[in-house]
Amino acid sequence: MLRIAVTGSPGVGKSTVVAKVAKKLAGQPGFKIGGIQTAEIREEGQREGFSILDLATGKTGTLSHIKGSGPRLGKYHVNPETLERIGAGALRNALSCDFIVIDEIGPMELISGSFVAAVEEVLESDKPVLAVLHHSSRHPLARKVRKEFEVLTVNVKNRDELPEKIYNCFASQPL
Ligand SMILES: Nc1ncnc2c1ncn2[C@@H]1O[C@H](COP(=O)(O)OP(=O)(O)OP(=O)(O)O)[C@@H](O)[C@H]1O
Repeated sequence: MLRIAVTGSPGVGKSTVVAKVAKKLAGQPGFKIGGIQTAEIREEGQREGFSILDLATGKTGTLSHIKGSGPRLGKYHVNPETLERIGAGALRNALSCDFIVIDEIGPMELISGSFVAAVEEVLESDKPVLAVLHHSSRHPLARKVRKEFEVLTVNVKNRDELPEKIYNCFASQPL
């Protein structure tokens, strides 16, 4: 089963690549996409945190924010309750979908044991997966993904052509 992870420098466009592939795959009638997508929360042009979206249900929540109370990672407070309810919940539901997106597997998400367990379940499934992999995470799960997935590095030169390339890889497989 095809598993692709995109990695690269912060802000280079990893989430955008994955979102473009997911959008194109979602355009196929009857094709169910599950998993999570993250997006920046911006206030007056400044990044204040990240939101998390369950791709199958449309449920969304605040994954992290500069004004939070959860465990701190850099300048953001991570919200473990949202990670568990929306993040891990979306991945468990995604096991009944045709295609699974995990944006992202990185230090913020791996704070939650239940999110880690949900990613492990996805890895053990027979579903095609497209993930964003944090460039330097040393977490055992990140190492596993680095070893088992085809890992593509996004840069400013290839970020416009990668979505089509990745889409074609998945489209040429029996999904
Ligand atoms: N192909 C592109 N052309 C122009 N701008 C882009 C492109 N891809 C992404 N961007 C812009 O770059 C910014 C970062 O994009 P994105 O969130 O996809 O990056 P990322 O690598 O996932 O970031 P992070 O490391 O913070 O998770 C966004 O403002 C986005 O609009």
